[in-house]
Amino acid sequence: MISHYEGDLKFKLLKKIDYNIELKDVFRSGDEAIESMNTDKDFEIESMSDQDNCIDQQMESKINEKLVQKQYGIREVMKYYGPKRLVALSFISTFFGAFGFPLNGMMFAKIFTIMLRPESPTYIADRNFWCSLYTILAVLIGIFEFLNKRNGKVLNENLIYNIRTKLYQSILRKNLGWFDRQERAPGVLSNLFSEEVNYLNGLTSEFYYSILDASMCMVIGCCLSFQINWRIALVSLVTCPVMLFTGFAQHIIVHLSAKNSNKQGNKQISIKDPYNKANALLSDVILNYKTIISFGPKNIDYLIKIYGDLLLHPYKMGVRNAHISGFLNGYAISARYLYIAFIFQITGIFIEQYNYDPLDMFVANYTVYMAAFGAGFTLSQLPSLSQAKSAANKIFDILNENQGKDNQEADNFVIKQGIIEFRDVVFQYPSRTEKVLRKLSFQVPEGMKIAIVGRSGSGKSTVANLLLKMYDIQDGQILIDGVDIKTIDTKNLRTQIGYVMQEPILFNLTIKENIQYGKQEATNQEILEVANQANALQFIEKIQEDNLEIEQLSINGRKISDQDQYSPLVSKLHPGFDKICGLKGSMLSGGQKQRIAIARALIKNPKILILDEATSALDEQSQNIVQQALDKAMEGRTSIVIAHRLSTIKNCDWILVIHKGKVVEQGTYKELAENKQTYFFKLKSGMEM
Ligand SMILES: Nc1ncnc2c1ncn2[C@@H]1O[C@H](COP(=O)(O)OP(=O)(O)OP(=O)(O)O)[C@@H](O)[C@H]1O
Repeated sequence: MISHYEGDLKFKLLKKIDYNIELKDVFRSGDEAIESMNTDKDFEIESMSDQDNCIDQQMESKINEKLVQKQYGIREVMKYYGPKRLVALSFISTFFGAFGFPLNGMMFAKIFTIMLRPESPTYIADRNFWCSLYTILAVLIGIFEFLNKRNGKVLNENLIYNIRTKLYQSILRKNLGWFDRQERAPGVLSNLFSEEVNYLNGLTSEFYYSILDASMCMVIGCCLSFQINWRIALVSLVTCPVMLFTGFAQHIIVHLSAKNSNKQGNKQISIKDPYNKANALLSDVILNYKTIISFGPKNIDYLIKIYGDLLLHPYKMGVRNAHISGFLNGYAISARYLYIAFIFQITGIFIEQYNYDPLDMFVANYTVYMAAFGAGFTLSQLPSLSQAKSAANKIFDILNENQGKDNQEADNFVIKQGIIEFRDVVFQYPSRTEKVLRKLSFQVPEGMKIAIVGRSGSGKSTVANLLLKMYDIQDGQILIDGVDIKTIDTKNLRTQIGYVMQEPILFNLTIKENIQYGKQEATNQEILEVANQANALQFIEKIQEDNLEIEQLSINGRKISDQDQYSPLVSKLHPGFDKICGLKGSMLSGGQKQRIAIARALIKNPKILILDEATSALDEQSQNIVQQALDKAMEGRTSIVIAHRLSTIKNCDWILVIHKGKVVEQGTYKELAENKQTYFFKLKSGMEM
C-alpha cells in the first residue's frame, strides 16, 4: 500500500497570516468564515525540508533583498520621456515663462501708480508706454505658457504611453510562476497601469524645471525690486520664504491624500499594502463572481465586510491627514495676508524715515510679492517626488526583472517529428518549498498517444506546464525532437504545441475570433475545417441569426465591423461564427466552449497536442461528443492526455502512472488494467494507495 505522499512531510513551516485574503477562506461555509472573521490566524503547515530547498530559499531571499534595495531614479524614467527636442523646448519656455510673474507685478504696479497721477506732464506718454509694454508681456507670456503646458503635457502623455506599453509587453512575457504571487493579482497590476504610471512625472525634467521656474521667478523679482529700492527689496527677500512655503504647503495638501495608499514608500509592490489587498480581493471577486454568488448571501456579507475592513486603515489615515491638510491650507492663505500686512507696515516706516516716494515703494513691494506668489504657485504644482520614486520602483522592478533570455539561434526551430523526452526532470513551483517532480523521466515517440495518470496533486498538469515552458525546471532536461526546450524560443515553441485545458477560457470575442486566436492569419477554409474536426460545426450552424444582431450590438458596445461582415471571405462562414462568446465564454455551454477550444488548438496544426483533463468538467453527453472530437484531433499527432477519468484513455497507446513526481508504472491500458497488483489497477478501482 502506498502511503499518501503528504504523510512524510517533516519540515515545520510556521506561517502567520494576518488578515490574509484567500478565497479558500471565503468559500468555506458562511458560518465558519464569519466566526474567524475578526481573528488573526496561525497556520501550521508541515512539509519536508531538503537541504537544497533551504539553499534555494536563502538565495531567493537574497535576490529579493537586492530587489527591494534597488532604487530607480530620473535616469531610468527619462529614457521614456521624450523626444529630447521637446525636453529642450520645454526648458526654454520654462526659462522665459519665469519672467511672467515678477514682470507682471512690476508693470501692474507701475501702471497703477501712473493712473494715480493724471496731473503729471508725462502722464499720456507714460501710460501709453507701460500699457503697450504690458500688452507685449501678455502676448509673450501667453506664447511661453502655451508652449510650457503643451510640451509638458505631450511629454507626460508620451511617458505614460511608453511605460504602459512597455509594462504590458513585459507582463505578457512573464512566465506563469510570476503570476503565482499574491501581489501580482489582476487588481494590483491594473492599479499600476491606471494610477502609478501617472506619478512618474515626478522623476522627470518636469520636476526640475518647476524648481528652476520658481527659483528664476524669485531671482528676477528681487533684481527688479533692488533696482527700484534696495532696502525694501532686502526686506522682501528676507520674508519671501514665508510666501514660498505657502506654495509648498499647498503641494503637500495635494499629495497628502495619495500618500495613504503609499505606505510602502520606496519598496516594491507589497501585498501588505491594504489598497493592494483590497484590489486583489476585488479582482478575485469579479473574476469568480459566479462561484461567489453560488455560496449564498453570508459569504457575500463576509466579502463586503472584509473589503470594508481593508479600506478602514487608509480611511483613518485619510481622516487624520484631513486635519493636516486643513491646517496647511489655512496657513497658506493666512500667510499671504500676513505677508502683505507686514511688508506694508515696513514700507510705511521707510517712507516716514527716509522720505522715499510711496509709489516707488509700492512698485518694489508688489514686484517681489508677485514673484514670491508665482514661485509659490509653481511649487504647489510640483509633482510628488516620493510618489514618483515609489511608482518607479514598482514599475521598473517589473520591467527589469530577468525572465531568462531565449536562445536566438533556435528561433526557427520547427517540430518535425514531435518526439518528447523528459530526462531526470526536477521541478518545484517558485512559491512552494517541496519538489513536485523528482527526476521524472519518460519518452513519447513520434505520433504516439500517451496518457498520464496519477493521484490528484501527483504532478500531471505540471508536466504540461513544463512542456509549454510556463516555468523553468531546476534540473534535468526536456527535449523535443532531441532539442532541449531551454534553447527554443518560447513563443515559437508554444505556437507549435496545441493545448486544451479542463476549463477552456474563451475571450469575449466572436467564435471565429476565438478560433483565430490560435493562428491570426487563418483562412475561413481553415476555420471551417477545424470547427468540423472539433465537432463544433453543428452547434455553430444552429445559432439563430436574429440573436446575433442583438448580441453583436450589445456586448461591451462592440460591433462586428462592416468589413468583417461584408468581406467575401467572411460570407463563406455561417453567421453563427460571429456569435459573441461572452466573458470567459459564459454564453456557451461547457461542451461548446471545449469544442471551440479544441478548434483553437487545432488551427495551429500542431505536431504535439496536450489534453489536460479536457473532458473531466463535462456531463456524459457532452463528454462523448468532445471525446470524439479529441480522438479525431489526436490523429497523426504526438499526444499527451492527462486524465482523471480512466475510461477516457482506453484509446491511448501507452499509459504512464506517476506518483510523487516520478513514473511508477507504464504499459498499455490492457496490461495495467488486467494486473490486479498494479498501482494503476488500484487507481482505477478508486482504492486507497
Ligand atoms: N502554480 C502553482 N504554485 C504552487 N504549487 C502548485 C501550483 N500548481 C500546482 N501546484 C502544486 O503542485 C502539485 C502538483 O500539481 P498538479 O496540478 O501538477 O497536479 P495534478 O496531478 O495535475 O492534480 P489534479 O489531478 O488534481 O489536477 C500539487 O501539490 C499542487 O498543489
